[in-house]
Amino acid sequence: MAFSYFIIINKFAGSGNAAKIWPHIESTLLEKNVAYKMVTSDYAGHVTEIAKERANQHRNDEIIIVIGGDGTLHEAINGLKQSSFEVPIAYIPAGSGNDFARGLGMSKDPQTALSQILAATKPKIIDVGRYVAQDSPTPHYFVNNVGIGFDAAIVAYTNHSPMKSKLNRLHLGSLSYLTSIFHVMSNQPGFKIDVVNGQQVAHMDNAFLVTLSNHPYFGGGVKILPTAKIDSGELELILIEKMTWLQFIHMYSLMLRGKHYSMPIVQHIVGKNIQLQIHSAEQGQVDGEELGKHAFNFDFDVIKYPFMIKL
Ligand SMILES: Nc1ncnc2c1ncn2[C@@H]1O[C@H](COP(=O)(O)OP(=O)(O)OP(=O)(O)O)[C@@H](O)[C@H]1O
Repeated sequence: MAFSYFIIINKFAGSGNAAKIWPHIESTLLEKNVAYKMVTSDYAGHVTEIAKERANQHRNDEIIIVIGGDGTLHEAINGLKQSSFEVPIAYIPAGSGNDFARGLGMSKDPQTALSQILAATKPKIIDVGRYVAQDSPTPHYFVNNVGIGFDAAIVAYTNHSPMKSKLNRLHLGSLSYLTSIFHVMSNQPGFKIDVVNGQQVAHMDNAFLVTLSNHPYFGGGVKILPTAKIDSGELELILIEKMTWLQFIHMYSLMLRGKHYSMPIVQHIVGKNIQLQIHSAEQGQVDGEELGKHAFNFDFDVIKYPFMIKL
């Protein structure tokens, strides 16, 4: 079956990487005589609007391809879920972290990713995380993770640091993350969290990192939840207590071998429906986008979504 492709590009993703790869993608599409239409996003939030509007047109045999980073894919999924039809999505990674591509096991090389998309004749059904805040009935969706505490504070600190754009211009983006890790490790206190997972109840008095994920990776390739699978129908949650630097280094070295669940400061929870309650004001992030600093009372579960890829 010949599909046509509607391509949404966030040219700013990956510090301009998405814009750089497009001419190469375009020449492959022209060479292979593939039917496509391309649009670029003009502002943050635009990808959600474009994806929703296009899906609502309900064109037969059309696939929506997103070119950008995890944040761009996040926006597109949320737009598609707001539409009245389930249009299959595909993705060419061009961001800086690209954790979704890692988690799915697809190529991070744009041309190979394009070949994997064009070779797909039917969608792979993957999990997408869903959450509802108790004070608002609107569901939100995530492809990677939701984090409260450490990872979210790093996202917020990095985004608001005046150093970020200077370092990005010098292609030293990783340095701004390192600076943020030092800042957050030194300044963020622990907080109380309650978790309900079906019949299981968990609690931590001095939580520092709370990450609920759809697959193993966060932070640009860190295997925080090595047991998580993108099509398991379940989410995995890791809670880590406030750590000393020594514990942090020890945990990181265990994490490299996938052995950190065994540490007494770590709790690992797997479930289909997970509720998180944090009463103090903490930073939150979803797929690397800021959720702000506030209390959290979120219910999580998983939905299935068609994703065009031949692995
Ligand atoms: N035209 C635009 N102008 C400004 N921001 C945009 C535009 N289009 C999309 N965005 C925003 O850009 C943000 C960053 O994009 P994205 O996360 O995809 O790239 P990245 O941060 O480089 O990649 P990754 O998350 O994989 O590290 C997204 O939050 C999205 O809302």
